[in-house]
Amino acid sequence: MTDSANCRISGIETILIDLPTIRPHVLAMATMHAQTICLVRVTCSDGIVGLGEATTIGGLAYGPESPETIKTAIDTYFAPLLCGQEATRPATAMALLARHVVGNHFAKCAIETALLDAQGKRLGLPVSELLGGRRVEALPVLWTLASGDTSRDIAEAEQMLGVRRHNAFKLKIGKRPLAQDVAHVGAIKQALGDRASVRVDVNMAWDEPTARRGLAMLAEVGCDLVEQPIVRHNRTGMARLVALGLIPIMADESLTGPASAMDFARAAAADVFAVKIEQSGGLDAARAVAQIGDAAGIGLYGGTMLEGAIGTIASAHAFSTFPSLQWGTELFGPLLLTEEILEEPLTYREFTLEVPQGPGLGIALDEDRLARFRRDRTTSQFALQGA
Ligand SMILES: O=C(O)C[C@H]1C=CC(=O)O1
Ligand SMILES: [Mn+2]
Repeated sequence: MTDSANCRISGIETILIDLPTIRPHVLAMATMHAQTICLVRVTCSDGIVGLGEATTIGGLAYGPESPETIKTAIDTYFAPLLCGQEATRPATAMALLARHVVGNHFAKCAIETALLDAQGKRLGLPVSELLGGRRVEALPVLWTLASGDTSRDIAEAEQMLGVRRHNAFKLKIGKRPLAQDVAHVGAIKQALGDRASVRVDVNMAWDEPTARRGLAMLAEVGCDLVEQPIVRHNRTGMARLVALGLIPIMADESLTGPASAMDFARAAAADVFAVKIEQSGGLDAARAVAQIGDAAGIGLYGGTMLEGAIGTIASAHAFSTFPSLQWGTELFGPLLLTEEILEEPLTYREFTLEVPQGPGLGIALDEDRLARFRRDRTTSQFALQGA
C-alpha cells in the first residue's frame, strides 16, 4: 500500500510537439496542415511519471486556449501550485487548480490526465477503472472527411469502408454557400448509401435562418446528424432548431463543462452531446457532462479536439465508462497524423478503437520520436527542491 501522504508531485514538464497531418484538414474556421500537441509529464516523488496532453485546432481559431498559452499557463501558474501536493489525490489537485485558475480547461485536462496515468501505474489499474470501471472494451470510431474535395472524400470513405476502419463519416461544412455544401453532402451520401452514416459539423458557421434552411435540406439528402450549426452561446437558438424536429442536433462548442451541460439539458437545446475531455475541463468533468446528458435523455457522442495518442486514449478511458454512447466516438486523431509517437500504436480494428488494458493510460511514448518532433530542446521544468 502506498503511503499517499508521502508521495508528492515533484516536477511538471511541458513540451510542444509539431506533427504533420496526412492531408490538409479543412474546417469552417481553419485549415490544418499540422497538429501541435502540448505534452505534459508529471513526475512524482515515488519515481512514477504520468503523461497528459492538451491539443486544440488551428491555434486560437477554435477555442480560448492555444498550445502555446497552455504551455505558459502550466509552466507559470499550475506547476508552482501543484508541486509538493499529494500525487495520489488527483481530485484534490484538480480542486486546488479550480480555486486558483479560472478557465484554462484544456490545460487542466492535461494535468488531470497525467495524474490519473501516474495513479493508475502506481495501483496497477487502467485509468478507466479509476473512473468507476469501463463498460466496454472497444469504442466505435467515426472518420472526418475534410479534404475539401467531394470525389477525394468519396474515395477516402470507400477506402475506410474497405479496410473496415470506419463506417460513419462526419463532413465539415459551413465554409461554402449552403447549396454547395448540401450538394457535397448529398453526393457523398448517395455514393455510400446504407453502408455508412453521414453526418455534418458546421462548427458554428451559420446564422439561425441559414440553419433552419440547412437542416431541412440536409435531412432531405439523408444526413443523420448536424453538429453545432450556430454560435456556441446561442442556447435559445439551438433550442428553437431542436424544436423544429427536422434532424438530430448535436452540441459541441457550446459544451464547456457540467454547468453548460445543465443549461443545455434544461433548455432542451440539443438532441445529442459531443462530450470532449478538454472542453469539459478534464475526464471527471466530461463524465459529469455525460451523466447530465444521459439523465436528460440526450444522446451521447465521444468527441475529439484531434488530440494525438495520449489525449485520444485518455478520452477512450473516460468514454468507456459512459452510461451510453448511442452515436459512438470520433477518436481518430492519431490516424490524421503522419508520425507515430508511441512505442506500440493504438489498435483500430473492425470500426473500433480498443481501450488499452495496461496500468494508467496503458501506452508508452517513443522517446526517440519525441526528441525528433519536439518544437525545441528547451523544456520548462519546475522541480521541487529535494522532493
Ligand atoms: O468536432 C470538432 O469540431 C473538431 C474536430 C473533431 C473532428 C474533426 O475533424 O474536427
Ligand atoms: Mn465539432
